[in-house]
Amino acid sequence: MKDAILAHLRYGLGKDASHSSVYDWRMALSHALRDRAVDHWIPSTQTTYARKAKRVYYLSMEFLIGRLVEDMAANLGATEEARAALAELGQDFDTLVRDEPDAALGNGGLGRLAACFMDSLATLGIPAMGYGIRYEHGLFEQDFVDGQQIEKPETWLSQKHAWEFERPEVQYSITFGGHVEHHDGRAHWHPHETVFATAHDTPVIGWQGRWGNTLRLWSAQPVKIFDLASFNRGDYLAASRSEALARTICRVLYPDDTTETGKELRLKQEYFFTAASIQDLIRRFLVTHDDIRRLDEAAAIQLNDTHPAIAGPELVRLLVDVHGLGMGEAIDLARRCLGYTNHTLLPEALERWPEWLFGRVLPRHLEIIREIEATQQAEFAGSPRILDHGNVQMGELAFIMAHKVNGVSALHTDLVKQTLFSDLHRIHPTRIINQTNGITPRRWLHTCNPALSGLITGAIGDGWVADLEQLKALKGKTGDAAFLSDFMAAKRHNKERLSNWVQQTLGQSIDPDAMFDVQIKRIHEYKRQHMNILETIALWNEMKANPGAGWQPRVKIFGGKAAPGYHVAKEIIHLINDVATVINNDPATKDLLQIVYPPNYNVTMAEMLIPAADLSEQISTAGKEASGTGNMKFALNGALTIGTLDGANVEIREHVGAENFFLFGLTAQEIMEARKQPGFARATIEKSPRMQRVLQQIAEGRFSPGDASRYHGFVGNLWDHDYFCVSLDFDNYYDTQRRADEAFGHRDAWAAMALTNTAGMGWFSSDRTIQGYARDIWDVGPADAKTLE
Ligand SMILES: CCc1ccc([C@H](C)CC(=O)N[C@@H]2O[C@H](CO)[C@@H](O)[C@H](O)[C@H]2O)cc1
Repeated sequence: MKDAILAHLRYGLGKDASHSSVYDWRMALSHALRDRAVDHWIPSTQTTYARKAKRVYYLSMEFLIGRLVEDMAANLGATEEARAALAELGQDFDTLVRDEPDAALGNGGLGRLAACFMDSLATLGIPAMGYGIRYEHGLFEQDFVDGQQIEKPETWLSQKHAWEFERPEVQYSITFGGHVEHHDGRAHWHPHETVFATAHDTPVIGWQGRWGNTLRLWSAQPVKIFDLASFNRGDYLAASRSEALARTICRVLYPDDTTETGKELRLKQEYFFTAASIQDLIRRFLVTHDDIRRLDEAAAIQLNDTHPAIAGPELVRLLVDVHGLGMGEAIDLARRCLGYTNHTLLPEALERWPEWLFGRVLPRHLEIIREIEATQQAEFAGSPRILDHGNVQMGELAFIMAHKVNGVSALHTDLVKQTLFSDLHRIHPTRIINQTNGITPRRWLHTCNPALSGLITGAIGDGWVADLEQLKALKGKTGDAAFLSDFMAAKRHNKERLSNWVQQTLGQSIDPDAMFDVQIKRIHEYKRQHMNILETIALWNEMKANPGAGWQPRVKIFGGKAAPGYHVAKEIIHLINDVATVINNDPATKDLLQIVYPPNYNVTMAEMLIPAADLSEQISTAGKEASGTGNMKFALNGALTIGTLDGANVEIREHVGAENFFLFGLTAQEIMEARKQPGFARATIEKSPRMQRVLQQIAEGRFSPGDASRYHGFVGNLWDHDYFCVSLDFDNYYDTQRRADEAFGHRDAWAAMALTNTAGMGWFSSDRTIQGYARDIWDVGPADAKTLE
C-alpha cells in the first residue's frame, strides 16, 4: 500500500512526498485503493459476460453517495493497512478522509436508497449497473444568515473526482424536439437538437471485495464543440453556445424532493440519462445475444420513481423504429424488462407533464404513449389513462409499462393500493408488491460507528456485516451489565466526538450527559419539524415554570435543507434558529435545554450525528412518509425512536418490540377521518392550553424581537388549516417526550432497550431488501455462486 501511494503521488500527481498537499495525499491514497478495486471489478465484468448473466439496471436521477475513501477501504478490507502505511509516511488517514468532498448527487431518501442498493448489489454478487447523471453541481450548499437558509452552488468537481474513469468511447447521440414523419411503414424522427452523452464509470465494490459493479454517470457534450466562424466574427458567446447549451443539461441537480418542477430542462435531464442508459444496455445485450426479443432474459430495468419513466416509451421506440418489432410485441417485451418503485404519495410530487411541452421535447415518444394508451384501453376498458386533462401522467405510464410496481414499506404499499393506484390495482391485482426499504450496514454501522461495531464484532464475530440478522445474538446480552455498560460507553464516545465537533464548528457547548434528541432529514411540513420546535418551546416553558422539577437535560439537534422554493419550510428553519437564539442563551435553562442546528446537513454529517443519538425523531403525519430510512439508521446505532405509525416505523416497532419504541399519534386512518372535520385544528388547539400558549408566544414575536409579525402567517396557518395535523398529535407527542425523559433517567433499562433496538434491526439491511427485489421482480442471482461463500 505504501509503495502504491508513493507511486501515485509521483507518477499520478507528479509530486514527491515532501511537497505534497493533503489533496495530493488523498488522491494518491484514493488511486491506490482504486487499483485494488479494479482488480475485483474487471474479473466481475468478465465473469458476467462469460456467463451471459442477467444484469440489473438501476435507473435513478439521484445517487446520494457521500464520501468514498473510508467506504472503499472498508469494503476492500484495507483500512488498517492504509492507516498504517500513511502513518509510516507521516500522514493521517482521518485527515485525508475529511478532505474528500461529499458526492451529493441527490436530495434525500430516494437518492441515498439508490446508493445503499448499489453497495448491497455488489456485496450480494448480483451483476448490476447504476445509471444516473454526473451533475456538475450536486445538492446546493446550505448556510444560515440571520437564521435563514441561503443556498450556494455545490462544487464537488472543482477538484478531480478521484474514483471515476471517463469512458470517451462510450458515447451516444441524444436527440430532442423536431418532428416525426411517417413513411414506408415506419416513423422517422427528425430532431431539432442533438447532444452527446458520455459515460463516467465508478467501481462499486462489495464487502470483502466479493464482487465489483459499475455506477455509470452520464455527462453531456455538444456535437459541435466550438463554432470557429462565430469566433472569427468576434461573436464569442455564439461560438460556445452549443457547448453551453449541452453543458446546461447536466449542470445541476434539481433541489426539489417533493414538488415536481414542470421545468423543460428537468424533462430533458430525465430523457437524456434514460435514453443513454437504454441505448447502452441494448448495445451490451447485442454483444452476447442476437435476438432482441430475449432482452428480458438478460436485463432487469428498475425505475427509481417516475423520474426515468420515459424508459418505457424509449425502449418501445428503439424496438419498433430501430429493431423492427411490432408495437404490441415491443410493449410486452418492454414491460417484461421494467419494474417501477413508488416513493411518495404526495400529490405535488407526482410528475405530470403538460402534453404540449412533452410533445415539443419528445414528439415521437408522445406518439408511442398514445399507442400504449390505446393498447391498455383495448385490453382493459376504462383503465385509468396516461394522457389526462392535457397532461402526461408519469405515474400511470410507469405503472402500465412495468410488470411489477412496488411501494417501500408495508403501510405505504397498502396506501398505494388503496389510494394512488386503486383503479389500476383493481385491473392488475398482482402487480403491486411491497419491498420495505433497507440501509447498508457497511456505511451505517461498520464504518460510521467503529466504537459500537468493534464491540459487536468482539461479542459475535464480524459475520453481521454481510448478514445483519446475526445481530439477533445480541438479544442475549440485554441482561449482561458489563456488555450494557460497554454498549453505552460506545454511545458516550460518539456523543463526546459530536460535542467536540459542535464546540469547534459552532462554538456551542453541549453536555454529553444530556439526552441527544435528533431530527435530521429534509425540511418538510409532513415531516413536522415545526411540531418538534413547538414541543421544545413548551418544554422550555415548563422548565422555567418549575426549575427545580429534576428535568432531564436535553440537546435538541436538527439538520436538514429546504427546497429553495419551499417558503413554509424555510420559515420553519428560521423559526428553529430564532427559538434556539432565545433558549440557548436563557441563563435559567441553558444547562437543561440546548438547540443545535448545524448548516449543510449531508451524508457525512449524518455519519457523525446518528451514532451519537439517544432519541430518533420520526414524527411525520401518519400516511405521509413512504418509508423513511434514517429511522433504520438510528435504531441500528442504538437510539430509541419517538414516532408515529407511519412508513417503516410500523415495521421497526414490530421488529424491536413495542415496549422499546415511544409511539404516539393518530394512525393514517384516524388522520384521514379527523381531517374531514371542518375546523378540527382550531377546536383541538382551543382544548390545549399548552399549545395555545406556545402559538401565542410565537405570534407575539417572543422569538423574533423587533419583528413581532414574522410568524403571524405560520401561526394562522396552524389555527386555520394545519393540513399535517400538528394540533391533533401535539399533546400526545409532548406527553410521550416526557415518558422518554423518564425512561432515560433509568440508564440500565434504557441501555437494554437501546441494545434491543440494535439487535432487532437485522431485517432492515438493504441486503435483505435487494434479495426481495431479486426474487420478486428481477429474477436474478449472483453471477458466480462462489461469490457468497
Ligand atoms: C419531482 C421532484 C421529486 C424528487 C424526488 C422525489 C422523491 C421521491 C422524494 C423522496 O426522496 N422520497 C423518499 O424516498 C425514500 C426512499 O424510498 C423514503 O424512505 C421516504 O419516505 C420518501 O419520502 C419526489 C419528487
